[in-house]
Amino acid sequence: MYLKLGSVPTVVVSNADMAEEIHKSHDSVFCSRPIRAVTNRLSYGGHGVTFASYGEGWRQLRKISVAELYTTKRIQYLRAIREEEVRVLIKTIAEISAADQMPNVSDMARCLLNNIICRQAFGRRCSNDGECRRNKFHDQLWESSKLLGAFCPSDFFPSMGFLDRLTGFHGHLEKAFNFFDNLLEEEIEDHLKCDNEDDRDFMGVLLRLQKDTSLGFSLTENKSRLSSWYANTNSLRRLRLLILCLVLQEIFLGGSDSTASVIEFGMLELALNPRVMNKAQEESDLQKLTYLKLVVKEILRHRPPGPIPSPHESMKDVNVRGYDIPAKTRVITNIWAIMRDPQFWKDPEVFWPERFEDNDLQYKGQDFQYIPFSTGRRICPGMNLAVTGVELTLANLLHCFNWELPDGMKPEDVDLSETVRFLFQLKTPLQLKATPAF
Ligand code: HEM
Repeated sequence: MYLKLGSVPTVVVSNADMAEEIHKSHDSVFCSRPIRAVTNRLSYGGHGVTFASYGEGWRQLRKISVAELYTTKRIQYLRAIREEEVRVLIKTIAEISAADQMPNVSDMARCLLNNIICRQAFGRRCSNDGECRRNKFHDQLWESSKLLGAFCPSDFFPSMGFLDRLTGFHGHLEKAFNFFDNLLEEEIEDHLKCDNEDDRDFMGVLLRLQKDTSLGFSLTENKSRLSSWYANTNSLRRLRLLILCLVLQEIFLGGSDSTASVIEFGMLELALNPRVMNKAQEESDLQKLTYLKLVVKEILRHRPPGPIPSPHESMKDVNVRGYDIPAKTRVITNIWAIMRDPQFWKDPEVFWPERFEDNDLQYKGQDFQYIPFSTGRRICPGMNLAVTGVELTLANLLHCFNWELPDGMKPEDVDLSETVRFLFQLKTPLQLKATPAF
C-alpha cells in the first residue's frame, strides 16, 4: 500500500510476499532508517545501531555488537544472571501470595527485565537487593517508549521542525533522554574509576573495544553535533565512549520492555487458556521444554511486542513489482498483520501453540509469514537473548505456581485492550492469582 503521510511518501508492507520482496530481494535498498526528531535525539544525530542510517558506521557497530554481545557464548556466560534474577522474582511472588495478595505480573516482568539488562549491561541491579518490584526505570522506560511511538509533527512535515518546540514535544524529548545520558555518563565514570575493563558486563566489553584502534571505525565525523549535547566533551576518547555506550542505551530500550511484554502477554494467554497452561505445566522434560517453546512461538505470533517496528527508508529509486518507489520513501512493515494473515494461518485469532508442531518455522526471518523479530539486514540481533530469557522465566513461573484469574473473574471480563506506543503493552496491568505448586 502506498500512502503520503504528511509530505512523506510511505509504503506499508502487510503480507509475506511483499515482505520478501522488500526485505530480501531489495533489502540493500530498503535497509536504511529515516531521520526522525525522536530517534535523532536518542541516537545523538544518527549514531548507534538501531536508528542509524545504513552506512559504514552502522555496519561496523552492528558487526561488533553481534560478535561481542549477542553470541551464543555470551548468552551462556550470562545465564547465571538470568537464573539468579528469576529466583528473586519467584521469591517475591511467593511473598506476595503468602500475604494473600495478587502479583502485578506486568510490573514484575518489567522489573525482572530491567534488572537482568542492568546487570548484563553495567554489572549491577536497579532494584533493592533481594526483591523484584517496581523501580525507577519503569517510568523512564515507559516515557521513552511513549515518545518513540508518539505523534511528532516534524516526522510528517520535515520542513516544519519548529512545530516540535511549539507543541512541547522537544521539551519532553530532552527531559526523557537526559535521564539516559546521565545514567550512561555515571556508569562510564564508575567503570573507569574501578578500571573494570574486563568482559564481565557489556560496559566492560565496550570499554575494551573503544581502546582498540585496529577496529578502524571513525566516530569523529559528527563531533560538532555531539558536542552541542555534550558541551564539555572534547576528548576523542570520551566521544568514542559515548557512541559505544549508545549501544547500551539501545539494549535497554530495545531489549527490556519488549521481552517483558512477551512475558506479560504470555501469562495473559495462559490464564485465558487453562488447557495450554496445564499442558505446559505437565511437560516432563525440563531440559527440552518442547511444548513451552511452541507456546513462546505462538505468543510472539499472536501478540508481537513490536507489531510495527521502527520504519526503514529506501536509499535510491527502485522498481518493485512494476511500481516505481522513489528514494527516501519510508517503509512500515506491519508484522502484526503478516502474522495474522488467514492466507497462511488457520484461525489466526485463536491462541493455539500446536500450530507450530508440524512445521519448522523459525525466528530467523527466513519464513516471511513469521517474522516477530523482523527480517533482512536489520533483523533484531537480540532475538536469542530474548527467547532464552522468556523461556526460562515462563518455565519457572509455571513450574512454581498455579495461575488463575482473580476470584470471580471470567475470561470475558479481562481487559484485553492494549496501548500501542513503540511497543504493545496491556492498558490495565495484569494481576493474577498465584498459588504455590508445592
Ligand atoms: C522478544 C523480544 C524482542 C522482540 C520481539 C524484538 C523485535 C525487534 C524488531 C521487530 C526489530 C526491528 C527490526 C527492523 O527494523 O527491521 C528489532 C530491532 C532491534 N532489536 Fe530487538 N526485539 C526483542 C528483544 C531485543 C533484545 C533483548 C535486544 C538486545 C539486548 C534487542 C536489540 C535490538 C536492536 C539493537 C535492534 C536494531 C537492529 C538494527 O537496526 O540494526 N532486541 N527488534
